[in-house]
Amino acid sequence: MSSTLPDASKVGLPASDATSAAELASLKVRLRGALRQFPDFPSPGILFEDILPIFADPSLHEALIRSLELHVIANYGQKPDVIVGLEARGFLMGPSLALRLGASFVPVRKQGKLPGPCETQGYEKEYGQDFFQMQSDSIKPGQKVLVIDDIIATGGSAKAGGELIQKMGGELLGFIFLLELEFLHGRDKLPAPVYTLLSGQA
Ligand SMILES: O=P(O)(O)OC[C@H]1O[C@H](OP(=O)(O)OP(=O)(O)O)[C@H](O)[C@@H]1O
Ligand SMILES: Nc1ncnc2[nH]cnc12
Ligand SMILES: [Mg+2]
Repeated sequence: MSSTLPDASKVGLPASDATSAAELASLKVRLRGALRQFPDFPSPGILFEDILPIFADPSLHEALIRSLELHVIANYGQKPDVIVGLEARGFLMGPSLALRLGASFVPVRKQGKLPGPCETQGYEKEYGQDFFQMQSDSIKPGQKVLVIDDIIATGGSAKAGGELIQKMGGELLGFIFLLELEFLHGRDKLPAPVYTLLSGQA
């Protein structure tokens, strides 16, 4: 079902792995510097990581999408058929990454937003509970899927997204995040390899 990734020379990719690693390291430093922290939001005891400054600056936005693209090209060896983004902040990154990779984009939405037959999964996250849905025909059996979101905290949201994909017969290639809150061990809940560009809370 999957094809190979685009030829590096045709999509402006670096000439060598060494170049990619150096480029990725410098992009990560720029992205880390842009994050802002807000204590006690949205509830007491939560240190909220604000990723929005990245999207306010076109060069940081480009650095983010480029970093994710480099990761996928270097690590999966085959093109994902589908990038699945989790509502809402996963929608900031998923469609651009899908376009770069020549993959489909499919949303996971919060309950009640999607028309037609849907699959539903409840979940708990760092500061609440919710339900996720996907349209029942949005993933074809055997499609290779990468899940993307901004942050993995407890891993509850991403786990629920993965469960919806598996219910439809999709094959999970992995999960990709901008930031991991490592102390919550969310990655231990996930059934496929997890990649995060940045980790820890400053
Ligand atoms: O690993 P977890 O504990 O599940 O938490 C991570 C999730 O929490 C946030 O989403 P949230 O639904 O709070 O807000 P959003 O709609 O702005 O993405 C964040 O964007 C992740 O999706
Ligand atoms: N600490 C946090 N900051 C921003 N988004 C989050 N989602 C879950 N935990 C979060
Ligand atoms: Mg979210």
